[in-house]
Amino acid sequence: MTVLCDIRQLAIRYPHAKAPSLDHVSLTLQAGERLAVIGESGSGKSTFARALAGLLPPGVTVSGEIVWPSFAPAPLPGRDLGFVFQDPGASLNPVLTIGEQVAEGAKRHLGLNWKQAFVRAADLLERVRLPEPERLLRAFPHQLSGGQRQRVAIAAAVAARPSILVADEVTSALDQAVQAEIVALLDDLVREEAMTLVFITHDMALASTLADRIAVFAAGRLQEIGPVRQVVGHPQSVAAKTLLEAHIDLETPSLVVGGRP
Ligand SMILES: Nc1ncnc2c1ncn2[C@@H]1O[C@H](COP(=O)(O)OP(=O)(O)OP(=O)(O)O)[C@@H](O)[C@H]1O
Repeated sequence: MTVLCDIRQLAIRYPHAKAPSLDHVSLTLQAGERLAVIGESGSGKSTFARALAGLLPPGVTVSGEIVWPSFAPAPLPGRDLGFVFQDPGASLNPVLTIGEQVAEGAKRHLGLNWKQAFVRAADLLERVRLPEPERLLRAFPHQLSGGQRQRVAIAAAVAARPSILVADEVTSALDQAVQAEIVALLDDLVREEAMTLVFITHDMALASTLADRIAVFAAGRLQEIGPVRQVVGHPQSVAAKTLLEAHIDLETPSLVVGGRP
């Protein structure tokens, strides 16, 4: 396995915050893996994702290191690393057409002209299983449903063929049926494009569906990290046990093939 990213003792504190939002987190991300980052609200998952993507707001205090052996000094957001946020309404620009927003990354980073970038955008809209891609190129975000907007956001995030995709709670704002479709779509896209996926969620079932490994955060600290079967079957930390218990009731199907942990 090739190390994609080595995070060493990463600590992050927002301005005026009493406590750090990330507290000496160390972990290694392997090229091609799917890592789910899971934790309760406020545990530092989004802060971790933004730090990884180089998208922290100004004024934060950062210590420790994020080392990217194949990138100098770090992957360029939009080109090497795609980012999908929880709320597609916030990540899409309301006054630009869907076509312009998906084509933008391809034009900027793949050296295409607008016409070529729009051809790629139509192709991507089809890949994310949106109907009538040619017509959609001329539509605006408000004309789409939440699930469709999230598909557009995913298409835009992968337009420049990034090798890393960071997906931060991308299904939280969607109803359950649409959640499952978006997870299936991410699963296919990541496989087809051989991307490394960092998937942020508070949902153990989603994490275990999509990931190879799970990292469990609580209060800004990494509580445990390991293969899905290990974390789901033999959780070591209180945080992992609590997240698992939230799923174990009569209605909940088993998280892994082979029965309940
Ligand atoms: N821009 C910010 N300024 C100040 N504090 C922040 C900022 N963003 C996050 N925090 C704080 O950092 C801590 C971790 O937040 P973060 O959003 O990383 O957690 P999370 O696990 O992603 O939570 P959620 O699941 O609710 O999105 C929280 O206490 C939060 O209030």
